[in-house]
Amino acid sequence: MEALLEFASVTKSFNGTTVLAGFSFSLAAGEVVAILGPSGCGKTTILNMAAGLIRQTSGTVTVRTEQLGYVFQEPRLIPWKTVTDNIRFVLGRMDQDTMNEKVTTVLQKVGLFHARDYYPKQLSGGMKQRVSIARALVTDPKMMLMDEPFSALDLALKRELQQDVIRLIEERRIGMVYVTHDPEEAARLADRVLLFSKSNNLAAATVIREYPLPGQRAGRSEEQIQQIKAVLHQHLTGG
Ligand SMILES: Nc1ncnc2c1ncn2[C@@H]1O[C@H](COP(=O)(O)OP(=O)(O)OP(=O)(O)O)[C@@H](O)[C@H]1O
Repeated sequence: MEALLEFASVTKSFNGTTVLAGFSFSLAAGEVVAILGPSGCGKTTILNMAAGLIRQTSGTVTVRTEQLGYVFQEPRLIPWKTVTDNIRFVLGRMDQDTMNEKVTTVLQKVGLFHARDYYPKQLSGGMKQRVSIARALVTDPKMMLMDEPFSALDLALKRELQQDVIRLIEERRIGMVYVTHDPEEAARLADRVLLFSKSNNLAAATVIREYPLPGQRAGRSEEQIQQIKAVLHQHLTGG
């Protein structure tokens, strides 16, 4: 089957400084790939190129779906619109009944139906992230790009939302690229990890290694997760 997303020898420079050099990668339907790496190594840049928000300097980026959901690091909700209207906003023109049904369904899925008439300032950080995830899901994406969506949340809520997202993407066979700097999150969520690190030579671009994770995500035991986490952590810290 053709990949949903393909980067072939992609290089990206900003004002003459190369952030990524010769980056190749592909994502299949139903696959979760985590991009793990320290701050500033180019993770968000990859997502922005996949979403078509910025253009590569050279190489090709191929996206084989128009149904794309992007969950940004910050929820980016419109402050003067309610939860419902923030979600309706991304649906464009559509008959009212279908729209209402879609919004209701997605709010129920993320556990926020009760808060449908709240404004963003009435929501906790976790609730805002849920709205942001609902807003990405309501368009029935085939591919999700997520940029550290849980980094501001406490551990219990983080786990709960991670489970929700995994359940939703498995139900719909969504391909997901998931950016994180947390090895445990990568070990829990991903089928495959791309480890990004800054080269010792500061002028050079990010060094990327691929790390396929053992076993199916769903069948991974807590012990395996802890082992994977330890290995990823070691790689991240240069061990
Ligand atoms: N629009 C831009 N103009 C100039 N430099 C940029 C631009 N966007 C990103 N960069 C630079 O590219 C590098 C990678 O940035 P990017 O945001 O992709 O990193 P990141 O790995 O996502 O970091 P973080 O984990 O902190 O979000 C950084 O050095 C950053 O300063």
